Amino acid sequence: MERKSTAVAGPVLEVKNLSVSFRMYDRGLEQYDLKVISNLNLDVRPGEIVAVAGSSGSGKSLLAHAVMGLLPENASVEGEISYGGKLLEQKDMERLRGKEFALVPQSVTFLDPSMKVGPQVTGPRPSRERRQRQREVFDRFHLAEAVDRLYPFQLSGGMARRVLVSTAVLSGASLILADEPTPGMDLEMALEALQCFRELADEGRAVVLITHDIDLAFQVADRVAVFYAGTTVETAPSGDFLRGPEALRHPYSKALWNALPQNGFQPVPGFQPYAKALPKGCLYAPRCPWRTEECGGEIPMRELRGGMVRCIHAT
Ligand SMILES: Nc1ncnc2c1ncn2[C@@H]1O[C@H](COP(=O)(O)OP(=O)(O)OP(=O)(O)O)[C@@H](O)[C@H]1O
Ligand code: NI
Repeated sequence: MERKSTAVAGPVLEVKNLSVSFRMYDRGLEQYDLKVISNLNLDVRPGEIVAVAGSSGSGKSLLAHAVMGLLPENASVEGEISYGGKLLEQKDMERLRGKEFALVPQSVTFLDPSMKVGPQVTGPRPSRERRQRQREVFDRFHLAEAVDRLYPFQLSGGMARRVLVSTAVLSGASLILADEPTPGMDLEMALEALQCFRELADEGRAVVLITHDIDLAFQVADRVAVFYAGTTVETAPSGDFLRGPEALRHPYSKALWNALPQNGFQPVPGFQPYAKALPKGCLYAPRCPWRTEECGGEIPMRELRGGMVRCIHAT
């Protein structure tokens, strides 16, 4: 797939040391805070696609929701989220949402069930031009004219996802957060969707692409961020993922690579720790072949070979 990165300017989105906790209630109304994201870092520049990889529960969707200001009431957030160099507060996120920021949500239930697809995507009383643009984008995703008049419940899962991707493509937003945009799509449609994100980036927008289809993502993304148990363990140019484990930095990224079907499907032994029982220091230590006593201390993110890694042993 063709890629022409135009990433030069400073980051559009910069997430620094983000933590997200949920206030939870135990039996007997006892309260506690469950910290599900800690020390998460991510930045995206105009013209860039940054893919976010990591297993289920590693904090990918929560990151997207935090940036969009969509976290539930019982969530508390620490750290910094900046947009174009300006620190964002909840009210800024609400103002920018749907205008400057577009989310392709992971769940198709984000579609308004009471509104037909066409008006839902174009907005009320669209201009002729907007209607035309919508038709172009829908054609691209093989969504026939008749789809405009359907309600969301009449769509298949894959169609609903194509509608969600079309909405983001049409939004004109400069930051697009796509949370698992491709499941339920056949390979041709998935590639079309990724190509669309590539074009949006090439027009100068910034795209965060959260995905389990990491081998597809590597082909369109400029960089990959690897999440583990709610933290960023590595960010690397996607070329490093194409080259293989020697080019990667963190032991978890290497293990993730080895777990890909085309690389032999070798599973990583052990489990990602649950937020209620996180180890001290490096969150990957319990599964790590390189673990030493020092891994129990604080592990900062550091630069290494043109990427970033949160591991004291990585070389
Ligand atoms: N409202 C909530 N209250 C409590 N815990 C939550 C809440 N929402 C998410 N979590 C927890 O936060 C962690 C991260 O969730 P998140 O949805 O970001 O994972 P993910 O990486 O997107 O996973 P997946 O790949 O399955 O979509 C999970 O352990 C999840 O159980
Ligand atoms: Ni998710």
